[in-house]
Amino acid sequence: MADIDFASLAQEQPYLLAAALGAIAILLFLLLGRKSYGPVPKHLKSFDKIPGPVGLPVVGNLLSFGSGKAYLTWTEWAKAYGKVYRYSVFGKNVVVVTDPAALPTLLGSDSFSKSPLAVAGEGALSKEAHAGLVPAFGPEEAKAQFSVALRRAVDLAAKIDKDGPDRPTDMQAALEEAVLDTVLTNTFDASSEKLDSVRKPLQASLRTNSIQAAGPISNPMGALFSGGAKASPKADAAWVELVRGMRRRGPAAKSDTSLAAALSRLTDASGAPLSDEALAAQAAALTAAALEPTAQSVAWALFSVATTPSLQDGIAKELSDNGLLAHGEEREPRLPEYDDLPKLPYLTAVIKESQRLFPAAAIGPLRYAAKNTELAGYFIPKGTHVQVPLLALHTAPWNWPQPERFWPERWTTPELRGGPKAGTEGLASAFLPCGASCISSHVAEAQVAAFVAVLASRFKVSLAGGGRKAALERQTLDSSLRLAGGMKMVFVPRASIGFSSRL
Ligand code: HEM
Repeated sequence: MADIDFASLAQEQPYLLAAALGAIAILLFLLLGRKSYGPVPKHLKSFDKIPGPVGLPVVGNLLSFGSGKAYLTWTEWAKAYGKVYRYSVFGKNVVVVTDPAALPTLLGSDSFSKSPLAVAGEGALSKEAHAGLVPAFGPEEAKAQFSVALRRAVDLAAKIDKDGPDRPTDMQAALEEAVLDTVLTNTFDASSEKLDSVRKPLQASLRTNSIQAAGPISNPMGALFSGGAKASPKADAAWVELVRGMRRRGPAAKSDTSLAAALSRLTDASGAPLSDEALAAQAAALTAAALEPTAQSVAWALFSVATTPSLQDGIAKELSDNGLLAHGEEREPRLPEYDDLPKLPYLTAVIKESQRLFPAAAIGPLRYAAKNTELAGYFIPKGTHVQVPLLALHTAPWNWPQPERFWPERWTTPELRGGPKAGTEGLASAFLPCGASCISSHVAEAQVAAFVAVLASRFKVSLAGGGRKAALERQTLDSSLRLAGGMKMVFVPRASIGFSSRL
């Protein structure tokens, strides 16, 4: 066989050489890239038997993901391939589960750990921090955190009121700022002045980093071209400054059950207190986990209300029946208390339906098989990612009657039989609002309700610049589900007179 002179080939026919090397790489991938997992236990179906879309060599199903529309692809595939299916991108296998019966194993067994892809840009909450912070999310603390959210909601309402109905507000951005303030106030007990000085760098780095972290799953094509997470010395310094501010106030009393106290008591795995920097990293991880899901849940609930008059009227009636609606000359309606929430079933149902059809954290739980294991009767090899995309879970016909219908009464009127289908044991609705491994499900529910109730009690809301259909064409998923270009809304005060900003 004649010798091949690669040097002169590269000079004379660079494209031919590149094509030949590419072909060899594909051949090697096909020959060697098929992993052997050893014998599959007899009671299990093999991994290859999991149905799913056929992919191309090397890139797998990459080309099926439109930019920012992965949530639609996951949902369509669930309808085509069923409760458990798989896809792959560049050899990374992802199993998608919308079978509620599989969730306890996936979310509760040691065989599945948190996927390295799911770790938010600000880093993950350590096991010790997760355990140490749980007591600060009990019912008493939920009440305290609800009233912080209420204060921020009133501030936001005052700002919207001041801007007037002629200046539409981008609620995605406005709520992210208001929720960041809520989380930071709860976490650090920080003053408004302190928040003013740190908000900007924190907001910028939280957003950039969460998009980067979510990219490989939510936008596989975009992730190919992104430059990776960027360090933000300004944000790092701001987190440390907040921690030092908190520490300057001295150690928390033993009886203090607040989130700030729980945070200040965190230790590492050996029981040693955390350095300022390590504590700052945990606070950043907590804030990253809380911020976008909460803010965008409120935004989508307002979107539903703004685009469906009957929902708005139903909520207004319920608020009015409970003395919570601004009208006529009344300057400030009574603010809801934590104990009012059970008296607002329709508002709660609208929020739930909105979270079902517009799940802010649409990527959903993402896990990783830490060893060869099993799920839903299939053998799952070590290294497989397993995902529960929430729109697919929430619109699967095996989980919900009339899944595509926005139907608040499915929650308020059991006789209609609109709730999760029998046999799903509540798991189909486990992520309304946020699932058992979200540290904050009570608090999250209460905070979202606080913002929606305060804004709906004071304003009639509508969408600015085009209708619902046009807006939904801009729907996109990066680190959360949102509208590209913003979610601008017009707020017309229900009462003719304004109201004071602070409680
Ligand atoms: C409506 C608002 C919220 C939604 C929709 C939401 C949603 C979620 C989801 C889907 C997960 C992943 C669950 C899993 O992997 O099993 C999660 C985890 C988590 N959430 Fe939430 N969440 C919300 C509010 C909050 C708030 C207010 C906080 C804290 C103040 C918070 C803290 C966390 C933490 C710490 C985790 C675990 C992250 C980790 O272990 O790294 N969330 N949330």
